Amino acid sequence: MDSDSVLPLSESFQLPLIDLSDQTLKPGSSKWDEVKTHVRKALEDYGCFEASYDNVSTELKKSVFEAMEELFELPIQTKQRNVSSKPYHGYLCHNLYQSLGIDDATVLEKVNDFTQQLWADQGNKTISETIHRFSEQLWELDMMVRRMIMESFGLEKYIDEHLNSTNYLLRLMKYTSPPDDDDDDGLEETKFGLRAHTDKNILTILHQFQVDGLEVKTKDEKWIKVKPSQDSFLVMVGDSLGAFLNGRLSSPYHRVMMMGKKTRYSTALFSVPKTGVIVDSPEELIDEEHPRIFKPYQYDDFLQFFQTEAGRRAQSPFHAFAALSNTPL
Ligand SMILES: O=C(O)CCC(=O)C(=O)O
Ligand SMILES: [Fe+2]
Repeated sequence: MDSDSVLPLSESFQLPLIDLSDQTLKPGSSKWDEVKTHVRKALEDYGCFEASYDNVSTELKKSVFEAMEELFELPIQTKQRNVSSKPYHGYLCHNLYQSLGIDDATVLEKVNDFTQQLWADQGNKTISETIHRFSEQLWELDMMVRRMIMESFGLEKYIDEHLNSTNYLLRLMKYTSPPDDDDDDGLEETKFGLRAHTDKNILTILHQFQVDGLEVKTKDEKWIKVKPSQDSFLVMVGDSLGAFLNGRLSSPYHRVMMMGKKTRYSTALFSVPKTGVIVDSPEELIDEEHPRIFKPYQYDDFLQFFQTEAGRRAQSPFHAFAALSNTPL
């Protein structure tokens, strides 16, 4: 079945909600081990979960929202100056969707480079600091979850190497509401904001600013709506984490459906394998029962493949690129 054609399962379905705000949540504590089990189970079941995480203050989220309003107000020619050496890491725009990309968003100088792309010479100090602070706090959440995942698969000895193997891309997104359709039948039309895809990176931390639209596909092929919530973030497995774990976790398909009259803003922090890093499963995860599923690869080569005709056409670009067998997983 076409992955875009399934209807949402239920308005009321709730993904697992896991509290990661607790200040006493430290590696080695019994609370940590308990939460780690929930994280692993949720990721096995859905490839994602909602993290309740109030370490990012309401004020900071408000500042990020205001920064996004200001950034997207800039003329299109200005936004197009947001370019990156990596494909798909700069300004993107199609139909209802627009997005700005900030490479190395956890490094203040790099965020300054981003605002200087848009406001030549002087940049924008306030916006740079807001984006940097927000990225730093979500970086902590990313590392906490990845540490839990590594521990839960018995990969303690690789934790430092793994956490150091990525940098962070922050994406700011704006979706305009679908235009009114001509036949005034009173029914609001739902339009794609973003087509169904899996993320290609390691882990994604997503936040919807009040307006909903995000849907995630379950293993039994149902689309479920992810409700926006003030202090929660959606934590989602990317293809490269699935490959690193030799398929023990998989990246869920997700999409954005737009309806109604509201403009939608969202942010996503992506941990991305650094240039030169080979994504490869540790030997601990490969045995007779679990033969190697993916070839070792460099993330940048995958991005290049994704730009080709074959990459764009593949139903699952990641499997077309990295799977050792042609059988779809
Ligand atoms: O805007 C959203 O909620 C989803 C964005 C997304 O899936 C992506 O950027 O990969
Ligand atoms: Fe995505």
